[in-house]
Amino acid sequence: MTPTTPHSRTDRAAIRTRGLTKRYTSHGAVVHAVDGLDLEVGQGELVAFLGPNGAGKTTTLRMLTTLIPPTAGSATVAGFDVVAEQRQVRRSIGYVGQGNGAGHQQLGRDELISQGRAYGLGRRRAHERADELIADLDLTAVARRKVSSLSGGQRRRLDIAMGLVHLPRILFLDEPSTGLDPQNRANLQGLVERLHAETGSTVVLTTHYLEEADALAERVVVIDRGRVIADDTASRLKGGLGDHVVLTFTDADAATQAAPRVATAGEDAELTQDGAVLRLLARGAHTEVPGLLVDLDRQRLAARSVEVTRPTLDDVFLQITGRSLREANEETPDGTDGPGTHETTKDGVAA
Ligand SMILES: Nc1ncnc2c1ncn2[C@@H]1O[C@H](COP(=O)(O)OP(=O)(O)OP(=O)(O)O)[C@@H](O)[C@H]1O
Repeated sequence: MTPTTPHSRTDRAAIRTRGLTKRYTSHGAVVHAVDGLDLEVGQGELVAFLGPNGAGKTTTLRMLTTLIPPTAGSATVAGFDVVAEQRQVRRSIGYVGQGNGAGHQQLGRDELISQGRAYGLGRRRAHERADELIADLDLTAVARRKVSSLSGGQRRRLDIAMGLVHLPRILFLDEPSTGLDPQNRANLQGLVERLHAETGSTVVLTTHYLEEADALAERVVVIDRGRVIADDTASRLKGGLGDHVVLTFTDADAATQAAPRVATAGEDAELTQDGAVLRLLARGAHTEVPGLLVDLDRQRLAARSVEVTRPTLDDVFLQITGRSLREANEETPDGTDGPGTHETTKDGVAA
């Protein structure tokens, strides 16, 4: 894959925000779309913003990509201020928004060339760059078809190629896999991983798919109601919660005898017994289950069945917010687009 513009991996942050805020007024009510976001993303990181509908992910991305101005706070991207140095920010980034309007009559390759030209590449270079991307992103089948005739998955791959035309150092992808079937979603995730691994670019993507954040990102920034509520690797976020282990024995007596040994598995164990069934909740218990089973076997207390359930990012979200991400996705966001909606200026007056 073609490397992006070389950049040194210094400790300078690719993205830095301080109190980044976006407020809207909608039907007379103030909506805190983004509410004082403090964030630092290092160069070369692959970060997912995970949060339910209306959490403020898109609004954050739109501020970072200079599409909308913050109401308050500040942000730099590639070292440039998103308000005072918009042009430099735009030159350093690629942005793939949610669903670029369909209906283009251009061929895929021509669309890439036009994009290159729009970013200031000369004719020859724009053609070369289009061909590099077509080869790199397996777009050969797409290159000679009209954009309007492409499938959702093909269109998203072309969108990503469009975001990469000018070799950006930082790539923003807003819900890249929304609306794709599982197969295309998996393909797209593979593409993003490959792109990141081979070019070393910083990639920031938003998603409300738990599995996607879990599988893809090195770091997950969980956003809810415009605020960062958790920020770590997926495994550390989940590791803070307990594993559930359910052991079923032949009878209640066997379960009672096994209980003292079972209670030693994992950290901060909570054990309950329900007849022949023991339920354990303990951090890191999954790694101790094999040894536990061997010991119980030695004591002639072999369990008849064992079920281990590891926490998901949804459990993390539930623990912090008291509601599950899936439920939160079904909530109506507290603001709407459309008539009656205004941006709120710095002093809180509707613009
Ligand atoms: N132009 C606008 N006017 C008024 N409110 C807005 C506007 N844009 C966004 N909002 C509100 O700001 C909040 C955050 O929206 P945003 O689109 O950033 O969320 P999101 O996390 O990207 O959600 P989704 O996953 O559904 O795209 C929501 O309550 C939304 O209704």
